[in-house]
Amino acid sequence: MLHIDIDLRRGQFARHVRIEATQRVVALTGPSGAGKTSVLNAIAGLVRPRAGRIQIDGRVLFNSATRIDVPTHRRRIGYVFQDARLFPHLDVTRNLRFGRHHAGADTFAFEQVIELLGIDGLLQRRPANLSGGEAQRVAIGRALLSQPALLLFDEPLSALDEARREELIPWLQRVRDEVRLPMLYVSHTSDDVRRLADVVHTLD
Ligand SMILES: Nc1ncnc2c1ncn2[C@@H]1O[C@H](COP(=O)(O)OP(=O)(O)OP(=O)(O)O)[C@@H](O)[C@H]1O
Repeated sequence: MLHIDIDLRRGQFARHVRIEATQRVVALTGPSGAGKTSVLNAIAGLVRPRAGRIQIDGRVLFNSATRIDVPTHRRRIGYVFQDARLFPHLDVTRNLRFGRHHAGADTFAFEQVIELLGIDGLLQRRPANLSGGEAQRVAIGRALLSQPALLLFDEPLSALDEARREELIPWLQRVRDEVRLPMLYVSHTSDDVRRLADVVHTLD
């Protein structure tokens, strides 16, 4: 499902990353600075590897040998960050609709996504009036409404306190089980990884 074999370089940082996984939900762990975010950014097309190949679910996104480098907006990737990165001046409905792509039929419909994430009561609120966990659920909803073929999570729990983390994990499990998309989940901590991922890949 996930075939990554790339040479990454970011300033002084250089490393080779090889991840081969047939499982649908892959966790990526490793110490700070190991390159986890750089791998996600390479998959999303935000960082260009020096060389190599990225293939997900049979789709080649990058291959330096054949000069394939699919532009970010065509990669069909939903990206959820440590902080929700919602637009502060837009209410939840407009934040959700922002990422929506209009080409073709929607796999994930608006009503289905708000029901899945339990955010129907939040639609008129601005981000300043959401808890950290609620904001993350909206960010996941926005990612799904962009009609992705792959979900990337970069430490989505790390900005939350323990209680909010515990609240968000069941929603992440629900997304994992109901949308059935391939997922790559970066985390420092083993507890959420154990509860969410089918397989763990460690960058050390
Ligand atoms: N734009 C950049 N310019 C130069 N160096 C960079 C850039 N982005 C990242 N790096 C370096 O690349 C290395 C890997 O960073 P990256 O953020 O991918 O690691 P990480 O494993 O996600 O770390 P963390 O867990 O702390 O988020 C680090 O040494 C970092 O300083």
